[in-house]
Amino acid sequence: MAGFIDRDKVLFPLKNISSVVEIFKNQLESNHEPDLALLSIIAGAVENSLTCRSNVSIQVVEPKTLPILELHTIEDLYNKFHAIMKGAIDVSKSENKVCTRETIKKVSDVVWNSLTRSYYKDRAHLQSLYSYLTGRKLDCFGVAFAVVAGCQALGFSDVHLALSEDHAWVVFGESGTETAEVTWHGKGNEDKRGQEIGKGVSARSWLYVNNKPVICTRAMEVAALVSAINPSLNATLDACEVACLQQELLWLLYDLGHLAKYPMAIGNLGDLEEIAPTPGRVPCSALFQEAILSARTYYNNQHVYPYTYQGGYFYRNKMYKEAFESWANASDVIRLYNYSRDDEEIYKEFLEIANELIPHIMKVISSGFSANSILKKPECFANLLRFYDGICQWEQGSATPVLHIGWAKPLVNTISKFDADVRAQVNIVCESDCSSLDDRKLPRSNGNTSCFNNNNNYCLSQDHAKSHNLIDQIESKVTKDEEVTNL
Ligand SMILES: FC(F)c1nnc(N2CCN(c3ncnc4sc(CC(F)(F)F)cc34)CC2)s1
Repeated sequence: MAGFIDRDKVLFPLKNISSVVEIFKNQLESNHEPDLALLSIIAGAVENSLTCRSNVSIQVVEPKTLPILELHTIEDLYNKFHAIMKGAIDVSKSENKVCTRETIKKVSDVVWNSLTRSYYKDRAHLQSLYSYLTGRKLDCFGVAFAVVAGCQALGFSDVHLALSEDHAWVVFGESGTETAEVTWHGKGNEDKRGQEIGKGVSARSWLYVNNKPVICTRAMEVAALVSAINPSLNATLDACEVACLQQELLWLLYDLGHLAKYPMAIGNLGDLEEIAPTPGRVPCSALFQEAILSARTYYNNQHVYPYTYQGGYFYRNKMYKEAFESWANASDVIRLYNYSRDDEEIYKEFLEIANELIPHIMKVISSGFSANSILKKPECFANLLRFYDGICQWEQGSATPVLHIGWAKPLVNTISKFDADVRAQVNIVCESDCSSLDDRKLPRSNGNTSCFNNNNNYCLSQDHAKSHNLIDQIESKVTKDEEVTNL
C-alpha cells in the first residue's frame, strides 16, 4: 500500500475539486494499491464540510472551490485509524500472510465496539472513515468498508469487500473464497458477524443475489466509497460541489476500467449524468444500458437494480413504453428468488412501481386519446403482464407472502385500461405443460424472456404461465367488469 506519501501531501491544503481528483488519480495510478483509509477520510471530510449541519448556511462558494482542507486534519485522522487498528490487533507474526476468520472478527469487533452506543443508523453521511473517526458513527456499508480498510492497514491484501444490492460482507483467504459477515443488515435482525455467508434459505433470497455478489478489487473498493458519497444537504437540496466531485471521481474510475464489473456504480454515474450531463461523454441512457450489460455478463443477470435504474430514467422522461419493458425485465430477475424478510428493500421498489408509478402512468395517459397511446400497444400489455407475473412467481415457493389485497386494485385497474382487442393480441403460451414445471427457479441465461412469435403477437414463455391462474382471474374480472359497464 502506498499510504499517505509526499506526492499527495504536496497537494494540500486542498482548495478545489480537481486537487481531490488528483489525489485519487495518484492513488489509483500508483504501482501500489490505493490506500482506502486515506481516500475515505478525504472524501468524508469534503462531504462533511459541505453538507453537514454545522455550516448549512447555504454558503456561496466560488464554483468548484471547497472549504480549505488542511494536511494536518487528514494526517491526524489517518494516523488515528492506524493506531486504532495496530493497537488492537498484533500482526507481527502474520507478515505477508493471508488473513484468518479470527482476525477479521477482531477487526470487525474493534470497529463495532468503538461505535456510539445508539444513533439513527439510516442517517446520511455515516458511510466514511471520517464519520467513524470524528463521530464514532457508521452505517451498515460503512462498517464493512472500515473492516476492509482496517485489514489493508494491517497489511492483509487478501481481504476484499463483497457487495450485493442491499448488503456487504468480506471475502478472504488463499483463493479469496472464504466469506465472513462483518456488519449488520436491516432493522432488528441479530447480526451474524464472523459467520460465513449463508448456504441455507438465505442463499435463495435477493439479499445474497444467488451468490453473485460484486467481489471488489482495491480500485473497486475505491469505487464503492465514491458511490457512497452522499451530496444531500437535506431532503430536497444537494451540495453541487459534492455531486460534482462524485461525478468526476466516477468518470476517473470509469476511464480506468474499474466500473466494468460494478453495475450499481455505473447506474449512480447515470443518475448524476441525467441531472448534469458532462459535455463529450456518452448519454446517461447509454450508461444505464451498460449497467444492464455488466449485470448480464458478470452476474448471470441476477441483479434487479440495473433495470430499475433504467426504468426510473424512462419514467422520469415520460418514455412509458420503455419503462414497462425495463420493469418487466426487473421482474424477470426477481421471479428466480424466494422472497424472505431480508428482502424488504426490493419489495418496496416493486411496490412503488406497481402501486405508484404504473397507476400514475395510467392516469396521465388515459386522459389523452392519441392513436399511438400505449393503451393500443400489445407489447405494453405483454410487458405489464410479465411485470406482474414475475412478482407472482417471486411469491411462489417463498415462506413469506408478497402480494396482498393492496396490490390487486391498482393491478386490475391497470389491466382493465387495455381494450379487449389489444389484450387479445397477447397470447400466453405454455411452451410445456405448466404442471410439469419443477419448483426450482432456474436462472435464465439471457436478459430478455418475453419472445415474439411469427405473427408478431407477444407471447410469454412457459415460466410466465405459472401464474396463469392469476392472469385468468384478472382477465375474468376485467371481462365481467366490462359486461357490467356495457349493460
Ligand atoms: F434502482 C434504482 F432506482 C436505484 N437507485 N439507487 C440505487 N441504489 C443507490 C446506490 N446503491 C449502491 N451503490 C453502489 N454500491 C452499493 S453496495 C450496496 C449495498 C450495501 F450498501 F453495501 F449494503 C448498495 C450500493 C444501492 C442502490 S438503486
